[in-house]
Amino acid sequence: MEENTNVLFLEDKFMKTFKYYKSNKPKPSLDNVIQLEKCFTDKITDVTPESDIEDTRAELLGLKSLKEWKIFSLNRHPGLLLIRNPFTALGQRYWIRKCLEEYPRKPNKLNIDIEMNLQDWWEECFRNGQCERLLQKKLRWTTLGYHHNWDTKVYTEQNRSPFPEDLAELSDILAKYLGCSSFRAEAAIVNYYHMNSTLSAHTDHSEINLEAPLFSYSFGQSAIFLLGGKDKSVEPSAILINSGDIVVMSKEARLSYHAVPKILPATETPWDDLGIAKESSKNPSFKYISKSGEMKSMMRKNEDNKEWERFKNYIQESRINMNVRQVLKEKQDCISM
Ligand SMILES: O=C(O)CCC(=O)C(=O)O
Ligand SMILES: [Fe+2]
Repeated sequence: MEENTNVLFLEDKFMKTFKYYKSNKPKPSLDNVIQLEKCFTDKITDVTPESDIEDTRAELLGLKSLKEWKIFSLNRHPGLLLIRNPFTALGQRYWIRKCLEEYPRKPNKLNIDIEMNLQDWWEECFRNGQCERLLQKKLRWTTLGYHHNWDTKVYTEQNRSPFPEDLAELSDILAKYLGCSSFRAEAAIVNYYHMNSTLSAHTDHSEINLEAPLFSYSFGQSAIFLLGGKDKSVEPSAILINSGDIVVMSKEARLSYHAVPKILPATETPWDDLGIAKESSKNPSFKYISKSGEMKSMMRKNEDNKEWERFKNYIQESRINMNVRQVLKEKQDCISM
């Protein structure tokens, strides 16, 4: 009984911090926001493994050599890992374009489905030759693979589409690097944020497998990401997430409360900085991608600034987050009713 009363009166520290960072007037101070680019040695630890292991698939999926990756853990939050942008500029362009041009196509599900039935949202946005900004701004999420059911929070076989091969491959490279080689990408939410968008406090607990990590890839404008604990009485840490950064929620942090109270203009635009790309000589064997030849041309297509322009215009004032999960247990192959 006593315990219950205590719980009732626990302060919602998460909400307090959320409101602080969400505020426009006054603007929040960023002094306590953890930034990977700056020296926050009391709050983060460099846990980059000392290994020379390469993955020949990395380059074709838009990733830098694994030897160049930098990975950090948060001292207050065991299980939370931050990988500082491991993507090449061309890689950033590839994933941004995928999230706009391809992933919102049917049979994938979109938040706007309840309002209108669009086969191809991106194409529809440019149907009259010019950009339909209102329609463009309406897209807030797309779901892939096992579709997240926002009402029941239950995944079912009936509510499932093929998971994109390229995103499964990307997540497989990451999982292998982190030593969780049994990881399978089976569901994803792609979130689209505009400069005034927020995502409120929640935990992701609908997956049957809660031991598998969750991979969160961000592109475009920056965000303040809040990470708390098992309940909202834990004061969250605030982390600045920049384009290309990957957040891994594993172990204790897998079920922690988190939120995005603020989108901030990016101070750097790594998708712009194309160097002179040399033709890749690698011909890796893929685990999920069936048409490996197409992968090369899809990646290089975005070197053409004219091809890239529409996507560039979108990402200049938006943030995209691909939130990838494993749904099933390691030896499970479907959800039985
Ligand atoms: O946008 C983000 O960084 C987080 C998204 C998220 O938490 C989710 O999709 O569950
Ligand atoms: Fe989440």
